[in-house]
Amino acid sequence: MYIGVDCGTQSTKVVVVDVDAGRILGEASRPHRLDAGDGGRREQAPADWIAAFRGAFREAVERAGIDARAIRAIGVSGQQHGLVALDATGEPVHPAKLWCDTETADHNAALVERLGGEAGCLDRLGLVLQTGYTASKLAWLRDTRPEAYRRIDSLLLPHDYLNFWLTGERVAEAGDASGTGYFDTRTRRWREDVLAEIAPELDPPRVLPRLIEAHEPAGTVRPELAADLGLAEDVVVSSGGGDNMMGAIGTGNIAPGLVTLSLGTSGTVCAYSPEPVIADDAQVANFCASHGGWLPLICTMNVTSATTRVRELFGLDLAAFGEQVASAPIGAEGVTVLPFFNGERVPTLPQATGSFLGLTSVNTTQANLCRAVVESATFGLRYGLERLGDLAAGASQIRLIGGGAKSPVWRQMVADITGTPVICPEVTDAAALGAALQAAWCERYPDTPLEDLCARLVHLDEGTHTEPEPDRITAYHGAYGRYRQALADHYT
Ligand SMILES: Nc1ncnc2c1ncn2[C@@H]1O[C@H](COP(=O)(O)OP(=O)(O)O)[C@@H](O)[C@H]1O
Ligand SMILES: O=C(CO)[C@@H](O)[C@H](O)COP(=O)(O)O
Repeated sequence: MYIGVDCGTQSTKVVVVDVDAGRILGEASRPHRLDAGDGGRREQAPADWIAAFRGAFREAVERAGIDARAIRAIGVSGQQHGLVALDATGEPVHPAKLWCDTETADHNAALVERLGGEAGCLDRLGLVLQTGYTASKLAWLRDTRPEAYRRIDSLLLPHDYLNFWLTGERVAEAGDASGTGYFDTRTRRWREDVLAEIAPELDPPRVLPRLIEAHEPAGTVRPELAADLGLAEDVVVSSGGGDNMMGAIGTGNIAPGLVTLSLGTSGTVCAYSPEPVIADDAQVANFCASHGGWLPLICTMNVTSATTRVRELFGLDLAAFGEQVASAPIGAEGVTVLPFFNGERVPTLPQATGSFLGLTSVNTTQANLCRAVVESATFGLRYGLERLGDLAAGASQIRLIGGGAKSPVWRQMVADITGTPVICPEVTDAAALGAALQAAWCERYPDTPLEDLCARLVHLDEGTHTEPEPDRITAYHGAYGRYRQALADHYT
């Protein structure tokens, strides 16, 4: 048995997987609190992730009906980019600033300039620093929280932190590390010189975690924690990785030819590449994958975070919201939304705000407003697919994951707006499944290739197969054109 854990923005999910039987035995999740403030602050307490892990782990094991002593390895996936700075005792010096925190936009702009602009970033890092990446959070901490900054002893990411809690080891792997902004994504090595420019008082070899390969273990579960969780001795913890990297594994997107699109709090589109990608477009993130190779990716910050905002404004539950969206026509009778409630990463507008446009006394209905926000979140991902260009162009199918993938209306919308067939894996929480697969790969390495494990466990849900419909593709052209025009009008 193997455990996969995904520490997302909204919750931690745990899956229990029987690799030999090719079955998911149990799943559970626990929500996280989010501290959101004016100015773009988005923070979480790492202790909450641990509490959520404990609760979801116990419930998933109970649901699976197994003895926890049968678990052989654990893999951890985590929301990317969050800064978990620890002191010498292993305690966070400050709450974790998350991937969706835009409070550090000015610090990011200053860092990009300092590194020589986009060209300088590409040269030193293999990608262009964006607000949301870890680097500017560290610069912000140095500037605004000097007392916390002075106590920093190590710099981890959310999944590194959970691995540290599980094993006592401070390690990192290339997939998640590539979103820090002090890592060269082409050579898969820390850029100590870049870290020294951001945080000159910190000693890079001391504060940076030891890099391990994706198939290598982070360690084994600490004996006292193993006893507490009911685990056997020496349970392996795999390297883990960023949630998008683990989502790629959990959708079988481990070789070229597929696109994974996630409708989570964030929206992401990514495609595997065996070579590092230097895109002309600064918005394409040349991240590493968490199983070797690369995972060029586009991330938008306003997907279910935006749809949830409008849904809650109208006091609708998910089912009623879905009915409202389905009841409005394509294009929401001319209502266009720029859903940048907390700024945006792609397009690069960290300090943008949201807008509802084209409202009249006729089209201002609940149904149109609900539909327009879902359409706009999906238009943002089409815009992202266009930025990926050739990297995604060959894909004959989109593997759709994340909470929003559970909605049939949204699946049809993704198929029609991208003009590509869509299918969901049976487990839409693909990052947790990917983490479990990576754990099995690590524990059985090199005897069982990752491809074999994906073939055994990544089952597609044929019931979700959605073909784009020509009439609807055409109908969306006008609405997408309005969205692009609104973008150009507001932000050029
Ligand atoms: N049927 C549905 N339709 C639309 N949104 C949904 C549906 N089911 C879940 N969601 C949304 O999915 C989001 C959670 O997605 P998830 O991928 O788990 O997020 P994260 O990994 O960012 O924590 C929530 O905002 C939830 O409201
Ligand atoms: O910042 C990114 C990718 O670069 C986000 O995709 C985060 O990794 C958070 O993911 P979710 O919580 O939405 O799954």
